[in-house]
Amino acid sequence: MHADSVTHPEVYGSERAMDTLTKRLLQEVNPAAAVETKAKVTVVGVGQVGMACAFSVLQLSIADDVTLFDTMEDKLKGEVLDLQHGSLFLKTPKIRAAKDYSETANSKLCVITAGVRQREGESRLDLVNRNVQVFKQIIPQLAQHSPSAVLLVVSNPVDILTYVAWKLSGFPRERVIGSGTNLDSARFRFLLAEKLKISPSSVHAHIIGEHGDSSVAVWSGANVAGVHLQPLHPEAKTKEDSEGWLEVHQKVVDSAYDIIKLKGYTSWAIGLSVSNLAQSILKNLRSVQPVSTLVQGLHGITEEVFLSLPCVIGSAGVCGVLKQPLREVEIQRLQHSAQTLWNIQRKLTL
Ligand SMILES: NC(=O)c1ccc[n+]([C@@H]2O[C@H](COP(=O)([O-])OP(=O)(O)OC[C@H]3O[C@@H](n4cnc5c(N)ncnc54)[C@H](O)[C@@H]3O)[C@@H](O)[C@H]2O)c1
Ligand SMILES: C[C@H](O)C(=O)O
Repeated sequence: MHADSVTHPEVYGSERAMDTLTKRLLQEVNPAAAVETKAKVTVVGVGQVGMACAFSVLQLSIADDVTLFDTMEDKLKGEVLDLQHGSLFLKTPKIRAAKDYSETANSKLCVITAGVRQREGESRLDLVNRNVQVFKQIIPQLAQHSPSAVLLVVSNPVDILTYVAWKLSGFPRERVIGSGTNLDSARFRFLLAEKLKISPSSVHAHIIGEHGDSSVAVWSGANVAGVHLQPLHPEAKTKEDSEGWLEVHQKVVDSAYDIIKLKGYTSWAIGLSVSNLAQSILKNLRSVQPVSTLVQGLHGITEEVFLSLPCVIGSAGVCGVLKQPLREVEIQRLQHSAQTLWNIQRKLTL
């Protein structure tokens, strides 16, 4: 049976009147009382990444409303029904599909995962023109219906699209964030942790700059319990790196290409990374995480570009950017990242 012939009123946002059986079961106390939604999260795009984000947000029980939107109506309905059937095991009372953007209204957080993804051999930057067109359809609508929301951009190339979302929304810079190298840093910490045989949560290390090929590993700051790793392995600087520590960053850069070759897309780790950021925003945790933000004026960067630096994340979005001491070579690499993005960005017509 085609999905069009199946009616599922519960998939969409409208409330239904109380039926007779329910009236016989329950004496309503104050049916007219307004219920305020405090933490509404909209996810645009219900592909592999959007669904991993939605699922991770639901698992954290941080939202009271998760609304999904996609242009593929049947897929949207199917995904929402599937999630709703897990409601018994969740603590998010409202999981809905939005028929149009008006039903995303008053979101506290909008996560944008819509658009095309890399095919094998393509870089993230190759996606830019196609996904800018997609953003032109999405961002003005989200901004109109949720003018106070934080926009969290995930679609690639995430740094450039965060800039595009900032321009198209007219939002202040702090409320437009790219998931950026939060994921790359998680990969870095996992790979270091495997070598050190300790938990990733005990390894403190950041990847900054572009989420992609020109990302920068901040080896100068990598530490475990305040003990810096670099002085313990000075050979790495001279490239006599027989233990393969410097290769760890290259493995981070190759991660997405490797996974795309194996399964066609990446999803679970980005979903977890996004829900972690969503938690900091919705609960105003002010946790420090690397995300893509406007970096003009920082570390000698003069271009109007978004790149990842460690930021304080709270309900207002980016509440602060860490003044991270970097080595000269790290600053040069960051500036190279900025130049790479600017060369593409300056050709865009928005
Ligand atoms: N930032 C990161 O760390 C990271 C990680 C993984 C993937 N990504 C990116 O996320 C994006 C999505 O990847 P995916 O694997 O989910 O792709 P996918 O093809 O599985 O899903 C994309 C979804 O976007 C929807 N869509 C397209 N145009 C739309 C529009 N105008 N409005 C609403 N929905 C629309 C499609 O219908 C589809 O359901 C890609 O750009 C990918 O590169 C980013
Ligand atoms: C493809 C995506 O950007 C990732 O790094 O997983």
